Amino acid sequence: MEDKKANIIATISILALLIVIIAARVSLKLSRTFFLIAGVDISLILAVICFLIIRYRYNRERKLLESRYVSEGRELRIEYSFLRKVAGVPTKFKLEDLEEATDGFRCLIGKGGSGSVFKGVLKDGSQVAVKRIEGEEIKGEREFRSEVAAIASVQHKNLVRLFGFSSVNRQRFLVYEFIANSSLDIWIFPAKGNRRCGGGCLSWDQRYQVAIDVAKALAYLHHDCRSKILHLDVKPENILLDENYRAVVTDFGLSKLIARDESRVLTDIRGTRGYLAPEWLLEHGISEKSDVYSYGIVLLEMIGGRRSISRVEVEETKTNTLCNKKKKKKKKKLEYFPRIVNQKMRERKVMEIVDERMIEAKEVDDEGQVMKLVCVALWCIQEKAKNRPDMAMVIEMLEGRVPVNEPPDSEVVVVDLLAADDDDDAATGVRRVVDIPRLHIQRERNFRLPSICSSIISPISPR
Ligand SMILES: Nc1ncnc2c1ncn2[C@@H]1O[C@H](COP(=O)(O)OP(=O)(O)OP(=O)(O)O)[C@@H](O)[C@H]1O
Repeated sequence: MEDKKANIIATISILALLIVIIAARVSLKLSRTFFLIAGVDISLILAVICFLIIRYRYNRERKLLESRYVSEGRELRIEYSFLRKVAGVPTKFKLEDLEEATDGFRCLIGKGGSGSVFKGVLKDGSQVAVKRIEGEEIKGEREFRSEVAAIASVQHKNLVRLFGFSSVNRQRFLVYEFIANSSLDIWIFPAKGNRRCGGGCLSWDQRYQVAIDVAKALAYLHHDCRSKILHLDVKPENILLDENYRAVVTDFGLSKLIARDESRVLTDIRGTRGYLAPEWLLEHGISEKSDVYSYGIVLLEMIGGRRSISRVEVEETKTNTLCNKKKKKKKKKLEYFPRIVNQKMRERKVMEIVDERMIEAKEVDDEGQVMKLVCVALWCIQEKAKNRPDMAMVIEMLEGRVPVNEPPDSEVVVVDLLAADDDDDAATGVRRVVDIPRLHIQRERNFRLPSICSSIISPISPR
């Protein structure tokens, strides 16, 4: 359009100059003034023609370039969306897209230590869970990066898919596939005492299948990726259940990538209380076996339908020595479920530790299978990392290809990071512990640890 206007103006100005020359020729005859006007006019005409030629060439090249960029961009976009579909490469979303998808972050589906999760629908109709990273700037950024880095490179049916991310003006979002049945905690722990409810009671077979699914996801992260990926926050809240109650492991915010040939890595204490392996405090460095430990705790919680650490009310009878009167007093006590499981297993009474709801529904009839799961769990929480099986071995045991021996009695040590915490909420064991420097254990997010010694209890091995 602008080109056309310029051409019309140039043509009009050339015509005007020609009219001026002709008018000058008629009125001035062939005087010197005529030649002066004619000379100026002709040079102006030549200048306009040159300008038009240059402009024409410039426009032609620009159009060529533009069309090349457009087609290259289109090709790139096609390639990118193809890659996303085939290889799961995460897309960078615009904030407006996410606002539109979540209807202005209206439908909150969960809230964790690192942010809030909202339900949304993308333009192509796929349902998503959008996690808005909140909290401290540096920590949030680090969790965001480690999550994108870890999950971008993985593809497994039991690991959540990251569709994309967004990072605008210090606001960070992660966009996951939406998993229909929320997280495992609401399906294994009774609603009472559990802040979130709305699930139900998972059957024994479903729990056993979840155990295998999670083992497969972790085995893939530990053994089949280019670098080893340590999840470091395995817990029921990070295991989602799809529409068929199959498990999908999520939340890579605390994960760590380590080289294949590295057996251990030194890092700040991170994870969730109640699921932390002893080596976080006792040994030099952690490994994939730290995930195995947390997995073992989750197995026990699935079997028992209760948290590994819980606060129970006990009645204490005190005798007044002066008047010999007995007085009853209620007291809250921390109960460590793995210790109870170990004891019941030795007494061959494993059915006593199974979630009562499943027993009432007469869902568990195979005591041998319960015993197998209990033994695998106790192997996974062995004090020494080297005594724990790796996740590949756990799959073999659960799927019955390798016999499961009884775990040794004396080597189960429990690091109970809650022992020194008298906060009621702590008994749920779901608070996250992040970034406690190894040598300066101190108060952090209500996490109290007066000394390393007081935080370690060994309920099974001799104290
Ligand atoms: N992809 C998803 N699909 C459906 N629901 C999800 C999805 N991701 C998370 N949620 C829900 O949001 C909740 C919070 O998730 P999030 O990962 O932020 O926190 P968390 O694991 O509970 O805590 P933390 O971040 O402290 O480990 C989950 O427990 C789950 O119910």
